[in-house]
Amino acid sequence: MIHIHTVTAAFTPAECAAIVAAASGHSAQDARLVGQMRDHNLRRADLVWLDDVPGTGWVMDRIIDVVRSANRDAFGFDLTEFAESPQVARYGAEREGHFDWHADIGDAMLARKRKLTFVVQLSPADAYDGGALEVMPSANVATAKRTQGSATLFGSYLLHRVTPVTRGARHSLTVWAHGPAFR
Ligand SMILES: O=C(O)CCC(=O)C(=O)O
Ligand SMILES: [Fe+2]
Repeated sequence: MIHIHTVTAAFTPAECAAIVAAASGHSAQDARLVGQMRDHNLRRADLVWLDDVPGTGWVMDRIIDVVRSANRDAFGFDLTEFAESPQVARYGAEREGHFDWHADIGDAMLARKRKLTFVVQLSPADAYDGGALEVMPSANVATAKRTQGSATLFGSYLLHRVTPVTRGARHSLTVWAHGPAFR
């Protein structure tokens, strides 16, 4: 099975900038983790839930298109819904924004139904240092494509992390596709 799938131009650079601008006009929450706990050693990022931002419905339309064809091409998972709002995260160098190794499937009601994780690089690759999205499908770590507008998809059960940002800021867009339990 393909573990990690990349869509090179899921969004244009202009669309990425529009998403960041819309999210930035909204007061960010300190990142919540699966199960709502806050642990700044595990994750340090500012988070905006896109469902709270007016005028961003087109983002979800695009996500649905891209996830549908990527799932058909690469995963073949039984996906039934997007049960949680997409989130825009900002990882800033001023506090070494990061997200340590974790899997997205959790015990919470919605988190346990997560099957496919979809992450878009919203920032230009040269806007920050560090901030690499790494996924561990086996003993080898794969680094996600850094190009602005590219999307990385992987099974939500895989361990992944975002390394600390040491210069500038990295924005990402994350959404999960949900469905019945794996079998
Ligand atoms: O920002 C990223 O690249 C990954 C975000 C993530 O892993 C998550 O929200 O669960
Ligand atoms: Fe994650």
